[in-house]
Amino acid sequence: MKRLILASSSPRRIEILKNLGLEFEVIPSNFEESLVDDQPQRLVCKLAESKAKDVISKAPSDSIIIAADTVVVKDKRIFGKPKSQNEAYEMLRELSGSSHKVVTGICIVDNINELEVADYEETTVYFKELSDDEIWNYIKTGEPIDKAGAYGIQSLGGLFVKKIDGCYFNVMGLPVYKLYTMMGELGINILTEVVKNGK
Ligand SMILES: Cc1cn([C@H]2C[C@H](O)[C@@H](COP(=O)(O)OP(=O)(O)OP(=O)(O)O)O2)c(=O)[nH]c1=O
Repeated sequence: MKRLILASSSPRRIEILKNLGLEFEVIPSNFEESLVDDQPQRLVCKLAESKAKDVISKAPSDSIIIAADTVVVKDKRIFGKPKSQNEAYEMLRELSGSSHKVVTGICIVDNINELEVADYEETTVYFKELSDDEIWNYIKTGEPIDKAGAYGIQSLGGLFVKKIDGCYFNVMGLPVYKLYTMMGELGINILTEVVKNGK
């Protein structure tokens, strides 16, 4: 396969891709994200596409570039990463005792063949009722600050999740089934690649 580039600084995305056994390089994008007023599904695809395009010029010419963007959607409101502890509190208060959607957009660019695919995945997450004490104690751990919706299902935030409907990896920021399907559309079979590399 051509060189695989992950256009992300997210430790979760790096971990998920590593766990698949794929060989890849990380080139984070410097694209400045902003949550413009848009439909969430379209927004995450656009943001993922902008991240991937930002990395094209920094990547070798024979690269496959993967980028993603994750948001939390509650009653038509879109939550990205909180900018302060107070904003994290507001987000978690909103998510308490109800369900919300986590939407991740993925964009994959095949540099050499000038091909691009973009798509999204959605997961519904059901939160327990949270007391103010729980929310502030959680914020004190520092976990919410770099995560969409101010929680991480893979760590302490998992304590608040009663159940999910959909892909778990999508909530963490990189839905692997979707990635497998989209890479397939570009003629790349992740499983075959990993076996070929002797993993
Ligand atoms: C909801 C949720 C989000 N997240 C994370 C995944 C993403 O890293 C982050 C959403 O922010 P993103 O803007 O999607 O990604 P990022 O800024 O962390 O990284 P990059 O743009 O370089 O790819 O929230 C979790 O880790 N667990 C969760 O349960």
